[in-house]
Parts: sequence; C-alpha cells; structure tokens
Amino acid sequence: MSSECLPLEVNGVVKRYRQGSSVIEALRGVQLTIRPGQFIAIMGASGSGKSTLLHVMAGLTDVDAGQVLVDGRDLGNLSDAQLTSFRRDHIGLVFQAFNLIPALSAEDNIRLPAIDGPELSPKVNALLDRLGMSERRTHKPGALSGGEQQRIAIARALICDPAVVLADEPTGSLDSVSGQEICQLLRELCDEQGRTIVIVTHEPHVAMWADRVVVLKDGANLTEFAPSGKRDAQELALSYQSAFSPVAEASR
Ligand SMILES: Nc1ncnc2c1ncn2[C@@H]1O[C@H](COP(=O)(O)OP(=O)(O)OP(=O)(O)O)[C@@H](O)[C@H]1O
Repeated sequence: MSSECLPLEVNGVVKRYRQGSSVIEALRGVQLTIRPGQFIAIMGASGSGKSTLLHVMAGLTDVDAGQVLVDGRDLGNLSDAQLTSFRRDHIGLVFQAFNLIPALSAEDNIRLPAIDGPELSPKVNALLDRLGMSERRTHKPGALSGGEQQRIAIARALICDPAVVLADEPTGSLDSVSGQEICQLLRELCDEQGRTIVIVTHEPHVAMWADRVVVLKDGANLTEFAPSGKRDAQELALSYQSAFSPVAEASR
C-alpha cells in the first residue's frame, strides 16, 4: 500500500505556450477529477495536449488559469522548493524514453531520487524483487532490454513511495509483449497498493487496462468512457474513433 491516498483534481486548466509573437493554447479549460487508486488513460490525437496535461498534473509546468489540486492543495500556490519536495514525496514520473542514467547500474538508477540512508537498501531490494529485476541489479541500462529498462524506471518512480504515478507513453518504445507486461505491472500497483495511475497513450490495448479513458481534443475534454464495457481493444478503438465523428460531436 502506498503511504497515503491522494485525490487529484484538474479544474478548468488553461495552458498557453508563447513563441515569439505566436501563442499556442495547449490546454483550454481541462476538467478532470481522479479518485485515489484509479487508473486513468488519457488519449487524443497528436498535439491535443496530453503530455502538457501530465506535466501540469506533476507541477512541472505552471498554468495560465485554473488549478491542479492534489489532496486539496493547489500546486500553483507552492513555492519552487515546496513543489520540488511535494513532487519527490507524492508523485512518481515515468517516461517513454525511460530516462535512465547510462553510467549507473540499475540499482543506482533506482536510488537516484531518494535520500540515502539505512532504510534505502531494503527498499531498493524490495522493488527489484517486486519487479522481477533482482538478477539485473548491477547491469547498466545499455545491458537491459527495453522492458527491463522501463521496469527500472518504474522502480525509480516508486522509490519515494508516491501515491500518484504519472506515465507519458510508458509502452511507446516497447514491443507489444513487454508493453502488456508493463501495463499489468501498473494495474497491479493500482489494485494491490492503492496507487493512482495516470498514463498517456495512443494505444487502445494499453488503454484497456485503465478504469477510465479520458479523450482530449484541441486541448479540451472531448469525452470519456470505461474500458470495462468494451469486449477488446478493437471495440475500445472504435469508441475512441467514433468520439471524433461529426454526429458524436454535434450531440455533445
Ligand atoms: N514547450 C512547448 N513550447 C511551445 N509549444 C508547445 C510546447 N510543448 C507543447 N507545445 C504545443 O502544445 C500543443 C500540445 O502539445 P502536447 O505535447 O501536450 O500534445 P500531445 O497530445 O502530448 O502530443 P503527442 O501525442 O504528439 O505527444 C501542441 O500544439 C504542441 O506543439
């Protein structure tokens, strides 16, 4: 069980990127309420704002309007130092490209975000064990498969026992078998440990693992649905595609 359960709320968030004289509105009033222990998949076309939303939820990007509330705390009201320690204690981040340090062993990569101390080694050992990576602990990332590197990246995200794990296309660089194994692992972190999981994905068979699929279009909520009502990834893909049809859009 993670050390605590945190509800997460995105309240009318607007995010604009300014480049010279042009302004790109990446998020236009996104609304999202996530109960502790839910697994959410965010889908949408390229450029619809998925990664920006994840970064905003992690407090990595500030917002132009609206709020991100984690356990009722508005990330916009925290100082940089408060935000850094809040992120370290409560939020684990996982990226498509793993972002491991090539010169460090698997176990040293896992240790990186944590403060070294006597309790750290048992925690690293437990994570290596839980993720089936004990045999690979001294390997450097270059000697690991993509799926193994992503397991190490997930262990690194979990070392400070965050209640929330945010993953940006965590299976995007993996073959389909490794990708499904990573999805199963994220599902277990949710079911067995009560962690809140939010992933960005383009892949219907990845979204199938979630409790809710939230679809963005042009930086705003388009629709959402529950994968539990879908027979398989093909049916989920059909629901996703039909959300963009003119008929569906006209009825909203
Ligand atoms: N740092 C940035 N500076 C300027 N514009 C940006 C920046 N980051 C994102 N954008 C723009 O904001 C919009 C949303 O981008 P974002 O990366 O959030 O979309 P996405 O849905 O994650 O796309 P993809 O699926 O291709 O990763 C896009 O138009 C993008 O070009």
